[in-house]
Amino acid sequence: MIYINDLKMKYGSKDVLKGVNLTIKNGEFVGLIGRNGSGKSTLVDLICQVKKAEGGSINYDFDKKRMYEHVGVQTQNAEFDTRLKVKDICVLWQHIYPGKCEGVDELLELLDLKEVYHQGTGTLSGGQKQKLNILLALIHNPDLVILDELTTGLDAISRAEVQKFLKMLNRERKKTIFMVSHYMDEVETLCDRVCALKDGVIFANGTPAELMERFECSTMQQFAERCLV
Ligand SMILES: Nc1ncnc2c1ncn2[C@@H]1O[C@H](COP(=O)(O)OP(=O)(O)OP(=O)(O)O)[C@@H](O)[C@H]1O
Repeated sequence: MIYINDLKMKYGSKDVLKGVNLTIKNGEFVGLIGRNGSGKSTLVDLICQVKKAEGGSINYDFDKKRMYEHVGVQTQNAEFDTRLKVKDICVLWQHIYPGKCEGVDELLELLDLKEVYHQGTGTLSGGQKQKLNILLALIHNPDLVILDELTTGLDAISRAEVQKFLKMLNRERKKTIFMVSHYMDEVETLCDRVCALKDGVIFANGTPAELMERFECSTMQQFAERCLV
């Protein structure tokens, strides 16, 4: 679905991505891990064409001019206009993607947002804002969902609920998911494949079981502690 070849990006003189190669196949659940500042969000921004790469290429299985019909993105710390209610934002999105948002009631239910539907976004808790971000990434029924640290800020129960929901989206509804995460337990249980970003390149790429075996670790947490430093 997405083919990234030798992607390079720098900010000023700082090389952040030095030649990233990565393929996301249709129907896969791919995790991206790496230390703070390793370039994960930069890679997401490049995939979503929010930023322009210095070199390399990204090819898509769909028309990239219609990117946002195919891709749903949840970004870190997205802010909402506090004059708007949750309902207003949902209605706005329904106007942007006419005929594609039939599942909004189900999403509100699944993400436990029904009770705040008539509340202003300024009154939402951090976790509720995060859930609204997730809802907006999914509202137009995209083929590919990109999630940048989606469970950060969620309580333990909400985290488990959202993880279960994502698993269902991938396994039953066949959505392709690309997820940035710092939670190794999450990556280990959810992802078909994990890509580890370090020093500007994907230095390891495989199923959690393959990575743990190759690097002689018993958990992905151990893998992160040993290999991401
Ligand atoms: N607009 C920018 N201008 C200058 N430097 C930037 C800019 N955006 C990011 N950086 C730098 O690029 C590096 C990678 O940032 P990025 O946000 O992609 O990392 P990350 O892996 O997503 O980090 P985290 O896990 O903390 O969210 C960091 O050193 C950051 O300071």
